[in-house]
Order: sequence, then structure tokens, then C-alpha cells
Amino acid sequence: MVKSFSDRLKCVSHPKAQELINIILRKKSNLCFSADVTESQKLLELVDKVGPHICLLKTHIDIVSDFTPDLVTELRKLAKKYDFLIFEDRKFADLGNTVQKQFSEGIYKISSWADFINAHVVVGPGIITGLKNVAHNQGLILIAQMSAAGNLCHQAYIKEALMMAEDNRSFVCGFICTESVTSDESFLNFVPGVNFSSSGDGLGQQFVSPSQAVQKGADVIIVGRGIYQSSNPAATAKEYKELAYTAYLNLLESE
Ligand SMILES: O=C(O)c1cc(=O)[nH]c(=O)n1[C@@H]1O[C@H](COP(=O)(O)O)[C@@H](O)[C@H]1O
Repeated sequence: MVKSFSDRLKCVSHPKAQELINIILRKKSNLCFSADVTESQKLLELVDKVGPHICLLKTHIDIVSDFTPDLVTELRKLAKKYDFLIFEDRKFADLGNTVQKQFSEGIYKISSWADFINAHVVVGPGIITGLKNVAHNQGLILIAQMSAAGNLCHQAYIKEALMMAEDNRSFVCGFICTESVTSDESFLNFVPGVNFSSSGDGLGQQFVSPSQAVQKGADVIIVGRGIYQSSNPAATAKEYKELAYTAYLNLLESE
């Protein structure tokens, strides 16, 4: 039984997850744009074009060659202008004591600007406590599955990820996954590896279409190259947005 985003608001408790659902409903968009480009200017230009169509911007801030703190100031301005949240895809994967420094210190100071972050669960629950200690209202997304071929996220691993999420509901608001990993509607499923014109990249990435992703349980689809490598990123983002949101509406209707 698929719940509408409006109904999900009643069971989702994390403030950032609630904020995200409200944006999804306002903009009729469950599209996250993964802006994996390496120059600040290019990144800002892309986000300025794609911003109207997305609920969430995903960054890999450490791939930007000319990073300065001004970049995140500008990204936050665009987030306000176009009404989206920001997810820094740092994939934390170390001891609690180490990740809290990676999250709040260094040159990126992620805890001062990101709305969502993600973490691998291979380390055990200490990673969640470490990140939570220095978080400023961020929502944590646990990586339960990966889209890469040959990944090691087997059933037992996914089960452990679920248990860690259930034990940390005040901080964990969902999963990176390729299909719905729980019937618990209070967690959001973020699904990467979505592209309607390619099935893979020769480096392990495996793509599904927006409607396939939503049918498998995506609440939010994550699209990178499908948008930023397109000749018209704004029009293509609009297309991904409409395909994913229509797939969600169709799923509700078919219930
Ligand atoms: O955590 C992620 O977002 C992620 C997990 C995963 O299993 N697969 C995956 O592709 N991603 C990220 O999602 C984005 C996908 O980009 P494209 O393959 O270009 O659409 C990249 O930034 C990846 O780092």
C-alpha cells in the first residue's frame, strides 16, 4: 500500500524530511539533481537552470577544483531562490571520532551548510553517534544499497542498516537504495542510478528509468549525468521531474 506524500507527512518525524516532502508537494517534483561537475562557475550555472525543477540538490563538494566558501554561500542563495534543499554526498565511512571532524572541520565545514548527509553503515552505529554529536539539524541518509554492479550490500547488510536507522530515528531520515528496503513509511528512499537514455557507464554504474525507479520504491530519484551532460539541462530536468512525479501519481492511482 503506497502512501501519498501528504500522508507520509503524518508519519515522517524528522524536520528535514518533512521540509523535503513539503517542497516535493509544492513543486510537484521528487527529483534530486546530482551536480557532479568540477568547476564552481559551471556548478552555479547548472543549478541556476535546473533549480526550478528539483526538490533536492546533491553535491560532491570535494570534486570542485576551485572551491572557496563563497561557493556554498551562493548555493544556499540558489536553494532559497528556487526552494530546494542540499544533500552533500560525502559518504562518511569512518570511526565516529573521525567523521565528526570530517563533517564539521576541514575546508568544507559541511555541517554549517548541508541539509542532508549520507553515511555507510559498515562501521557500525558509532558513525551515527559521531555525526549526530556535531550535526546542526541535518538529516542522515544511510546507504543500505548501492547502484554499482558487484556491490557488497547483501541482505544481512541491508537488515543491519535498517536496524541502525530504527535505533536512531531522531537523526536518520531515510536510505540510499535501489528499491524499497522497508515497509516503514517514516523513512524516505533516495534512489540513484537513474537515466532514461543509458543503461550503464562501463564503470559499474547501473541505470534504470525514472518510472522503474519509482515503481521499485523511490521517493526521490537522483539524476546526475542524465541532466548535466544533456545539451539542455533545464528542459531535461523538467522531463525527469515530470516522468518521476507522474510515475508516483500513477502508483497512487493503481492502489
Ligand atoms: O549515494 C549516492 O548518491 C550514490 C549511491 C549509489 O549507490 N550510486 C550512486 O550513483 N550514487 C551517486 O549518485 C550520483 C549518480 O550520478 P549519475 O550516475 O551521473 O546519474 C553520483 O553522484 C553517485 O556518487
